[in-house]
Amino acid sequence: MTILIKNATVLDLKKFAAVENDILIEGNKISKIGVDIEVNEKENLKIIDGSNKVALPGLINGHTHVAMTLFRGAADDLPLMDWLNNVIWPSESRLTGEDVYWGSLLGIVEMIKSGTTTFCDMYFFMDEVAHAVEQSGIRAILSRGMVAIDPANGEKGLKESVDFIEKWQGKANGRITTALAPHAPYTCPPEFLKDVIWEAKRLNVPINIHISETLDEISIIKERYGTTPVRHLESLGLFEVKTIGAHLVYVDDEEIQILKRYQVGAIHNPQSNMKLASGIAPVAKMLEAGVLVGLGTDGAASNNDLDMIEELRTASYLQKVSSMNPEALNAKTSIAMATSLGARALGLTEVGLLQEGYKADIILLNTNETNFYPRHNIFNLIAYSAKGADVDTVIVDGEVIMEKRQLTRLDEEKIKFEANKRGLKLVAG
Ligand SMILES: CSC[C@H]1O[C@@H](n2cnc3c(O)ncnc32)[C@H](O)[C@@H]1O
Ligand SMILES: [Zn+2]
Repeated sequence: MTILIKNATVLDLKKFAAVENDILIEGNKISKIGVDIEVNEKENLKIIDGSNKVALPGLINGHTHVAMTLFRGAADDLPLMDWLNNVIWPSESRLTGEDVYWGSLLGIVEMIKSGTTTFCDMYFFMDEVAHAVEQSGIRAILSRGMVAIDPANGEKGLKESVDFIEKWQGKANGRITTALAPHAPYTCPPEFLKDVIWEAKRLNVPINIHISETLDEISIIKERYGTTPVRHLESLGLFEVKTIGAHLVYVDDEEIQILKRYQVGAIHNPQSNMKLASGIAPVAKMLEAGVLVGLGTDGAASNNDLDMIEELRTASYLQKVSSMNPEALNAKTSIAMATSLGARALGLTEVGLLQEGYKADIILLNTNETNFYPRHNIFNLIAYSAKGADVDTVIVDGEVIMEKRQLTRLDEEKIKFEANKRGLKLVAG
């Protein structure tokens, strides 16, 4: 299929410019961006009217647990450790693969409808998540989460993770890639983490892990190992493998240099950090130091939605208010964190920019709503005025998966029905 988007306002996130242009998509790639593109092929050509639309790279949700949509609204107003130990983990112990499949689809629908084209996930029953990704047309890095407080659990998790990677790496025309996901330094002892590092090197996959999320975690790691989470993981050699670190709320200047040196992808989750009262990550400092900082929603039970447009706005506001500096984390930077910089944080090439030769992961926002007038500055409008519901069209890997807000592959009503039924049952116990 060839797709021609005519006369859209196209965001160039390398030059931070917006130019009225056409975009030609051939196969799964952007083949040309320019004015008045002529296409000889008339068969199999889809033309999309881009007038009153802004085209930007699909948004990248760098950290989530997508099936946790099932627990949305079930456990609110709690700190992390209480939330995990007393509500979430007991409910998750009742999960079945089918629950995870429907919960994942619910989250994927929500992400597509708010402009996300790639997400990075850590959860259980990952075969079911992979099936949901395959069917929906979205792109994802998938990892089976491993908790190794009980060593037998860790061993089982690692074996299942390796099987999962061998089965799914590169599947769905390359839309699915995989990672190893030890949950966190406080749930995975050093010997276990060493095994994970060894496997990650052998399989050539990244490690996806929560790091330095709360003050409780800092105390636990200090008490057990006499150091901080980042230093602890560095000493184990974890960062020798491409690492995607979620949260990184509590990091000092020296740790920021460690993250920079190893090109750790630091995924900032501002809404989850605010809601669980975990703290405020030093994002402006990390960016200034050259750390690859992406953005994530975390799961829908601690956010409580999967809307990356909201997330990028929150990231910006949080840095401004915490530093009492309105210039902190400006519009262009927050958009980059949700796209081009987010891709680099995850180690993804060929996505995150609208550029010839890149994968055709593109979203069109409808700019004909009142919140986009007057058109002073499109970057400011996207960062501070846009809503998830402004996303009109979503293209992933050269395929339109939402057009005029209608999903092309998924039955939204059926998904809402199934996920509601299963979510209520799981939490009731
Ligand atoms: C082992 S699969 C992932 C595991 O992580 C839990 N989780 C969800 N949100 C967070 C968070 O912010 N910090 C730590 N752990 C989190 C989720 O419930 C799964 O059990
Ligand atoms: Zn998380």
